[in-house]
Amino acid sequence: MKKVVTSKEMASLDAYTIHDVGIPSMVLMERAALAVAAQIQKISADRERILVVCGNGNNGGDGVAVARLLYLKGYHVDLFLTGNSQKYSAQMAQQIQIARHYHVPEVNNPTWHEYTTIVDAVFGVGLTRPVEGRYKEIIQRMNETDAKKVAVDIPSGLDGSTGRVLGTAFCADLTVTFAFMKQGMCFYPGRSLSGKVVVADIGIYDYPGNYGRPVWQLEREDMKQLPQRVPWGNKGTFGKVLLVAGSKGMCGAAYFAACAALNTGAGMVKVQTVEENRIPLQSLLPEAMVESVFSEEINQQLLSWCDVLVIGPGLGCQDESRERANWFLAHGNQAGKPVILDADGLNLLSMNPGWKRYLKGNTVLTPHMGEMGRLTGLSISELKEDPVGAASDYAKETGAVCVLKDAGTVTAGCRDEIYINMSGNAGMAAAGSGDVLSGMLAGVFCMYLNNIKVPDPARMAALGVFLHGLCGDRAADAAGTRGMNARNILDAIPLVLRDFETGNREEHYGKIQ
Ligand SMILES: NC(=O)C1=CN([C@@H]2O[C@H](COP(=O)(O)OP(=O)(O)OC[C@H]3O[C@@H](n4cnc5c(N)ncnc54)[C@H](O)[C@@H]3O)[C@@H](O)[C@H]2O)[C@@H](O)CC1
Ligand SMILES: Nc1ncnc2c1ncn2[C@@H]1O[C@H](COP(=O)(O)OP(=O)(O)O)[C@@H](O)[C@H]1O
Ligand SMILES: [K+]
Repeated sequence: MKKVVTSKEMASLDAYTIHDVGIPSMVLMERAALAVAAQIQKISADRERILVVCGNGNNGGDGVAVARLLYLKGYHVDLFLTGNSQKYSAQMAQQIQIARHYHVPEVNNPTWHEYTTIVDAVFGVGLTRPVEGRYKEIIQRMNETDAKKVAVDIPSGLDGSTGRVLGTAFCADLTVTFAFMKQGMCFYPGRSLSGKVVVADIGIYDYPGNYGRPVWQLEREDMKQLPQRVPWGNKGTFGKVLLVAGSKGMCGAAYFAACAALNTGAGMVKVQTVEENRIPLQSLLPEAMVESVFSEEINQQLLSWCDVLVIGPGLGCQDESRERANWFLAHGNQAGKPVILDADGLNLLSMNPGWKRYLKGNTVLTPHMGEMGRLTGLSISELKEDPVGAASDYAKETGAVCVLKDAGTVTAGCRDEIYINMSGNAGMAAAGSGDVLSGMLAGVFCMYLNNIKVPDPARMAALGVFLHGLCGDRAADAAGTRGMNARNILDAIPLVLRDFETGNREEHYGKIQ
């Protein structure tokens, strides 16, 4: 897992390291510059012409140090100091003195097309307002060149917390960021503007008592946390999922969620749906059982049978659907069973706010931005301004886990950690992908039924979201982002999960002679 910080948190970590730990600012800056120079050396041949464009603050100071290090290694480097010398930070002024000592060449009016690499050190995490005037023009000129583009810490003009562009922003091929991944580089457009991101250790670490809730980005390595399938298990052991899903004319969503739960490893799946869906569902997915009677007695049997519930895919919002969702949500949570509430289950929740009393720590809500807007009354642009805040506030308000789905899905429980998801791709913005996610989340909860150590529900949900994105990426490899659909994601689930079990099987089952 990689820790993700906002600009404000990064500034406080910098200050703590300098003032409380006692590492001088110039030492951190030298380490930062060494890390950037090393990455530039990796991508640059000897004959490269490098222009380092610097602002007034410490980001500019990093840039001046990068120029000096590369110049002393024999690269053809020019420095372009864009700011007003009266406004230089103390470190920036000191770096210029050092660079001038070594006669690092400076230009005032660069001939942009001559350079093969442009290094952006205009603004870092200290950007406080929209970029305008001369700075805006310079950043635009940098973007117009054909040179390779490297950003120091963060592309200039990018809001390090939201990922929004403030006025204009540098468009990097590579960003070397310091100490921690920046939140603004996880969300679009910041994520596209950052290019490839390298997180460099420069001697700034987290400290005990750091304010706020930690935000994490999961990585492939973290999938090793998923429990292995126990060798002594049977279909009952691996989890029974009940889906309250599908309505008249809406059978597909129930199919996607049910199939996703089975493909993720659930032992048995039953779908509580309307009679019209029985034949299509059983033809599409003979592995699943179908129940269309809605009575207190049958409902009780279904509830005591299952380990995990999914309520909502294709459910509709009519009276009959509301009754089904209401019964299973209220009784499911009373019975202490994990509930994944998705799609129309969420729309019904927004129409019946009194249902919030049924939500618990093991309820997972999976709204996309539109559904979240209906749940909270916030506009989509307000939600996009601060998705981490929105998911974490709603989780705190409801006591449930909130999975706020988007290109960078945010998962938050009512306490502890928050996760920003970076797997997946735009091919997943297609009908049915969300239904697949709800089934997969149920499948991931089932994986932990036989485990002694069960993580926080928010962690389990975040692992499911990350896995869903990896399956989306595998689907895009097979069918491309335009042609792929929810079925490609379903097909990818076993393949992706297999990658994480190969090598561990012998350990669990004993060596086959
Ligand atoms: N504190 C430290 O010692 C360290 C800082 N580091 C670097 O320093 C950066 C942060 O430095 P600073 O806090 O000095 O901030 P920046 O260098 O990111 O930018 C702040 C400067 O830009 C000006 N500014 C902000 N928004 C502007 C706008 N829209 N138009 C015009 N001017 C604007 C400010 O007035 C200030 O002069 C990091 O991103 C990183 O690159 C690293 O060297 C690691 C150590
Ligand atoms: N550009 C994208 N990058 C990564 N993931 C995406 C992108 N667009 C959509 N997704 C993911 O695809 C899923 C879409 O879910 P949802 O909007 O509920 O679709 P549906 O209701 O049609 O099933 C979510 O998990 C979302 O995070
Ligand atoms: K920068």
